[in-house]
Amino acid sequence: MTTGPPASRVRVLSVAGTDPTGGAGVQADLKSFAAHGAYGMAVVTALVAQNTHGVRDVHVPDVAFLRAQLDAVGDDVRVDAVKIGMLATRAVALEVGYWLARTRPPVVVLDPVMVATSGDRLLDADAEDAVRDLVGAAHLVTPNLPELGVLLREPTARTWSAALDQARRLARTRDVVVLLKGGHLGGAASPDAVVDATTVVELDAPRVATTATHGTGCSLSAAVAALRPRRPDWVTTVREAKQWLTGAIAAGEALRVGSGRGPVDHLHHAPTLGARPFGDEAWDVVAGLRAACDDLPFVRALADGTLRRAAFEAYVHQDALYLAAYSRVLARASELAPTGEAQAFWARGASTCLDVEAALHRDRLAHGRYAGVPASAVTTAYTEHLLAVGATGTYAEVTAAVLPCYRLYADIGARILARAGDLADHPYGDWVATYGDPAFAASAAQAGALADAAAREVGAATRARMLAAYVRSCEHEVAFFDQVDLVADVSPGRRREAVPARV
Ligand SMILES: Nc1ncnc2c1ncn2[C@@H]1O[C@H](COP(=O)(O)OP(=O)(O)OP(=O)(O)O)[C@@H](O)[C@H]1O
Ligand SMILES: Cc1ncc(CO)c(N)n1
Repeated sequence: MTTGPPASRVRVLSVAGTDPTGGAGVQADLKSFAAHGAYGMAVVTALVAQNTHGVRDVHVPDVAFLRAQLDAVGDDVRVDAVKIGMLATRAVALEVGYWLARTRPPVVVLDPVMVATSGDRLLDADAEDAVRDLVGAAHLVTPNLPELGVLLREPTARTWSAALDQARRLARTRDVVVLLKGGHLGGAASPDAVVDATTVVELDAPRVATTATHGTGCSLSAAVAALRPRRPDWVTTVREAKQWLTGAIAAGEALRVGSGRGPVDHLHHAPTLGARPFGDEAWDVVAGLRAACDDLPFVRALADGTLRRAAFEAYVHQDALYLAAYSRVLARASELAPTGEAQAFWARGASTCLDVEAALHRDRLAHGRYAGVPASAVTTAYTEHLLAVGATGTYAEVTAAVLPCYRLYADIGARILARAGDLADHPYGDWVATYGDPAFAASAAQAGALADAAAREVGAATRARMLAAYVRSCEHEVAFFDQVDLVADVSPGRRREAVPARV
């Protein structure tokens, strides 16, 4: 048994049968545990050949092997909660009862599984007594209407109020809390109730019109077991689990698993799990803009060195004005950063773009031809976009907005460098060397990794805003290169100033 600091996650064990299609039993329980942030474990009581249409065969291993599995877990791991599902036979139910008596786990949830959603029996008729006995070892028991009747040796209740009355009697006589499930009621609602000896709390939920109800009982009882150790009471726990289950049922059909009664989507509340890294997805989304960038006359002429010096200087001047604002937005990313490492990275970026890149501009614009020329409309639009995201966006959105400047320049710089080979004779070799430098590529990769990390922490809506900010920045990057007049000997700022004189 491990000791030491408290566990980071609830350690929860499923003792249940299997479903190779993953909708019910052990497989569903493990997904449900993970969906609630718990560390899941499982001991298999019975191997069930079943799918969304029904049960084909059941194989129950010898109970000595069940005991070996239970002891393997119990001898080694401190178990915070146990969920008990399909028990198959009287011998299995008795064996699980012995283990519970020996180990006394702090939370025991018993789902008295008797008949599958498909109508197939999952418990031998002569095992019902043993399951009735197990109720005494459980803290919460989660029967559907027919199972409640069997536990009380009474006919199935025909109305909700009759079922509540049965649940109250079970709670009183067996000193157990009952989660009564109304899935089998029919009608517009699918109410459940948490019933103890003195109180009944009804939890209403709309009935979802769907075929995705395979394993709902397993998934709910597993969720309750996973949550209970860190919730104050059963009602709070069940309310949270049921709300999650209703969403999981609604999202089930979209999984497209099987042609019968399909499973629920245990991970419906975490839609970004398994999503591609943000930077990779965004890079693909802007493939068209990247191609447009490569095709710009300015970028082509810069790459092959035929760009006129005045045009390059006009660009460098606007870029210096841009970088002053960009630095402030990088500083904002630093201010919002969730870790010291990220904070330091963005702060270094804010400083570097003022230092190193300003040096490029100083060397190029030493004659001061552009001193006093204001930011162009295009430059201003880009900086205002970045500053707006910095002012109103979350950290994740800020990382997305500043990323294209790193990624596009590292990409263009590396490709021009590879094509040019020796920069000695390249008229813009200093620019190409700055952005083609592997150290700049490394910074771009780190900026991307930080945006990826930020994206993993946010929901779908914020991720969509991240993508929008990223795409908008890329559009501004294309316009930024394209603003330069390749022929006239004036900067974009001067051109704008000249307009009123001609009118
Ligand atoms: N169509 C539905 N819409 C919303 N909730 C439902 C629906 N069907 C079942 N539920 C809910 O799912 C949970 C399981 O209920 P149900 O009465 O079906 O248990 P069960 O018969 O043990 O489940 P299983 O189908 O796994 O055997 C309950 O919270 C119930 O209210
Ligand atoms: C293994 C297993 N447990 C429970 C159920 C009830 O849905 C099922 N179909 N299969």
